[in-house]
Amino acid sequence: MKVLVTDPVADAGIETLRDAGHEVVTGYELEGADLLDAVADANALIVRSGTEVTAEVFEAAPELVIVGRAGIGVDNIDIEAATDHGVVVANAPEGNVRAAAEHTVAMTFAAARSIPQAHGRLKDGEWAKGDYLGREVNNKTLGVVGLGRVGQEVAKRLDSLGMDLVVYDPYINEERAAQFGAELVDELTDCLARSDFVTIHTPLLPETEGMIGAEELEAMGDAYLINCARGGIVDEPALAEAIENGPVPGAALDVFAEEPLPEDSPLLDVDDVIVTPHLGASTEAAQENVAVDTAKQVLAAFAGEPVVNALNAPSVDESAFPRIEPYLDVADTAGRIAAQLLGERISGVEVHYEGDIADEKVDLVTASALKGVFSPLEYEVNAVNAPQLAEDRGIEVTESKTRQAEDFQSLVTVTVKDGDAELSVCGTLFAGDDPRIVRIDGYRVDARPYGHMLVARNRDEPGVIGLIGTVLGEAGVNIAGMFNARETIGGEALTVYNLDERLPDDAVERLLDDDRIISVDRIVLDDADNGR
Ligand SMILES: NC(=O)C1=CN([C@@H]2O[C@H](COP(=O)(O)OP(=O)(O)OC[C@H]3O[C@@H](n4cnc5c(N)ncnc54)[C@H](O)[C@@H]3O)[C@@H](O)[C@H]2O)C=CC1
Ligand SMILES: O=C(O)C(=O)COP(=O)(O)O
Repeated sequence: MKVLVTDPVADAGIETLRDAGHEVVTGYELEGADLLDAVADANALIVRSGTEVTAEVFEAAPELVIVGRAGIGVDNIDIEAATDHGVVVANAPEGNVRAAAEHTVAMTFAAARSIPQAHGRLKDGEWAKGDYLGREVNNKTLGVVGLGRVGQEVAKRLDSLGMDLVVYDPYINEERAAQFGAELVDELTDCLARSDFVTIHTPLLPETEGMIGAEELEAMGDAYLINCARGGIVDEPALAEAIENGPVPGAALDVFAEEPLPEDSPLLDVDDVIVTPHLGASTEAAQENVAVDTAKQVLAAFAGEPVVNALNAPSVDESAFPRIEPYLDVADTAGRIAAQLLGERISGVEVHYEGDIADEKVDLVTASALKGVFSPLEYEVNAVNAPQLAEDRGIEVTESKTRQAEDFQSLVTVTVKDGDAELSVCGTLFAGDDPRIVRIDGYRVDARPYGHMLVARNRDEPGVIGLIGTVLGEAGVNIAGMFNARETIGGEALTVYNLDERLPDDAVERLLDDDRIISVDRIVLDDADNGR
């Protein structure tokens, strides 16, 4: 597989991929048409914050399986477009948290004591001792906006340095805040007004973009602003104005609305603004952590295993994966057969789990069933984009479970529906790993799901199976296996054949010409050879 890396990541990550036998190509700072060219045959793309992974990139990358973000923020990746193209997006949410928190603490002190400004003047030969009267953090209040992973680590560190903590985060509860010795407040402006230092730790989302504007800066009053999260969260011109003309005394910023070089930012000219070029995650330990974590996720995606930090794929418990993995194919196959047999527009899909499998978290199995249902219709469908596809098309998806399974240890039933028409296919595993289709549209069968199948419905009369055998034989199509099921003697019967190849059209017509044959469906279970 080919892995394209477009932002600098630690060697340890690249070695992890090469050791697993993959080709790793680095193209740091690739953009525009060069990026589109480079990604054309890539199976994985690894980025940090420097690469904009747009819908165009996904369009240009038909082989792409995963985008790995060697870090936390994914605001530079169009996740919706990734999902549409069936590409997993995964980040590395743990490895640089401490680095980001430490940098935030460093920036807090740098702002409180004007360290960069004093440093600069001394280097220029000036002993400006009288110009700097700093602010201690001890006994002051820290306002934390966003108490997630990074916010929590910052809170712990500054709490231990004698600060009181006030938190604004609408997605956590008071108990959670209290675990960090913090008071949770309901209003952002309340949090800001009570603080001597405000530190931002939310992701950049539509909801947080411009969240700190003129009104909020006014509410902050005499508090320093520290932003090591994302540039777009703070209104930069408003911040410049609030520092130059009051009330805000200063700010320390690691991130900017425009990166890499925020040339147009008014903040670069303001003396009380301290800046670093997005260094929050730039420690050796953090870079090694996130590079290796990302490489491992790429390897998992290549192996079809759960990608633990996938942001747009059905979630799977890693330890339970071995138990559900064999059912992914069962569900996919049952979905394929059901969709091809119904042969109509599909307006609903129900996936029912019985027996042991009902104890598991089955999101991924249901996604595989949907993949199977859509496979005959859609070219590039997989478990990542299948649920989205169902939603986009208004197809109602339901999942149900019962602990008891009549005759099997576990059973997965996929039912496809359109209005009053519906058709169910049940699949199971024999001996834990041998997939079988055991019921089609209510008929008990025992069919091995692979390659080409033929499902014939016929009147249960003598000679019909002989007729089918003769027609197949004359068409030169070998029968690898066969299972016949009937409702009542002389009623309707259903026969499933495993064939070595696709039955030609004229043979299907010959069968249908006989009035004992009710229907003949050719089912393809092999993507590579389904007539497209
Ligand atoms: N400067 C740097 O190098 C680094 C920057 N970051 C940035 O820090 C951000 C946060 O990272 P984590 O703490 O790991 O993320 P996280 O997802 O663990 O925490 C984010 C927190 O923000 C809260 N939040 C969401 N919307 C909010 C809103 N409207 N108002 C207040 N709170 C809100 C969430 O409830 C959550 O608790 C990342 O998204 C990334 O942009 C992360 C690492 C390094
Ligand atoms: O992890 C994050 O969100 C960061 O902001 C770090 O960005 P970087 O990987 O240094 O470009």
